Amino acid sequence: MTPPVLAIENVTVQFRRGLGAAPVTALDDVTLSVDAGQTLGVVGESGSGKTTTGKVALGLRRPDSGVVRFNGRPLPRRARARAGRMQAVLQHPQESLDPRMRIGESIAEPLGVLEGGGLRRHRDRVDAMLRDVSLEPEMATRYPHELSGGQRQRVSIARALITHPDFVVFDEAVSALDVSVQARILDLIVRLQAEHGFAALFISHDLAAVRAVSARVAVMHDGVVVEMADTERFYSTPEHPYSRRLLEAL
Ligand SMILES: Nc1ncnc2c1ncn2[C@@H]1O[C@H](COP(=O)(O)OP(=O)(O)OP(=O)(O)O)[C@@H](O)[C@H]1O
Repeated sequence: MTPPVLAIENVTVQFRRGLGAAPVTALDDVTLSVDAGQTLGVVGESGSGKTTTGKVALGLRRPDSGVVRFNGRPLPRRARARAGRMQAVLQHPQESLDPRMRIGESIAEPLGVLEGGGLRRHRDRVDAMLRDVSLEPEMATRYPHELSGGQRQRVSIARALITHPDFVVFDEAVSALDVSVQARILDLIVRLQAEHGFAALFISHDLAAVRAVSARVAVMHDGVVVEMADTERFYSTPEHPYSRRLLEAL
């Protein structure tokens, strides 16, 4: 049987807040997994542990206990070994787009890390990726500040997918956008996943956005996964009282 692309097994993460202060348990025995071509939505209120889950999955934060597996093997510790194989799309594209770099250079950069060379060498793939996210290749010469928020998020997605990663974390990736722009980016994520086949964690406090892209949903509360369900089942008959409260607020 093929192992999940990404599996978090019994992971606990604590943050220490200085001498004498009690540590905060951000993740408490969290277990979840996601298969190729599938999106797991991760929902929960602010502080429930969603972002920490994404960081652990990407190897950006080492668990205090538990294991993270990538394609069945323990996640490589060296960032170099993970480069290009797992990527993140964050809430504010400015976190991943250098304001001094032209769009084309930003999209080519992850390829350069893997294969060497810059935009000139990778131009064809950058142009194809720009078309894939419904932007004109002419955009390659522009700077981030010359684009709209929705266009910048398309560029972040292009940059994340240019190396054909197996796994992508979307952390509040549409939360800063207008609702109509959000809908187009969500459609884009669904289409690109069908084409590229990556596994994804879609982290959001926005339950409507999660519903649009996820096959399954994990509900987090105080660092614990309190419910894990197929999307349809979750939105029709949530089981945990906390899930019901979240959905009532929707
Ligand atoms: N670097 C850190 N140092 C100390 N505490 C942290 C750190 N990062 C997260 N925490 C704490 O861990 C808990 C989980 O935080 P996390 O950011 O994962 O939640 P979240 O669900 O993503 O929230 P939000 O939606 O507000 O980003 C919170 O109590 C938070 O204060």
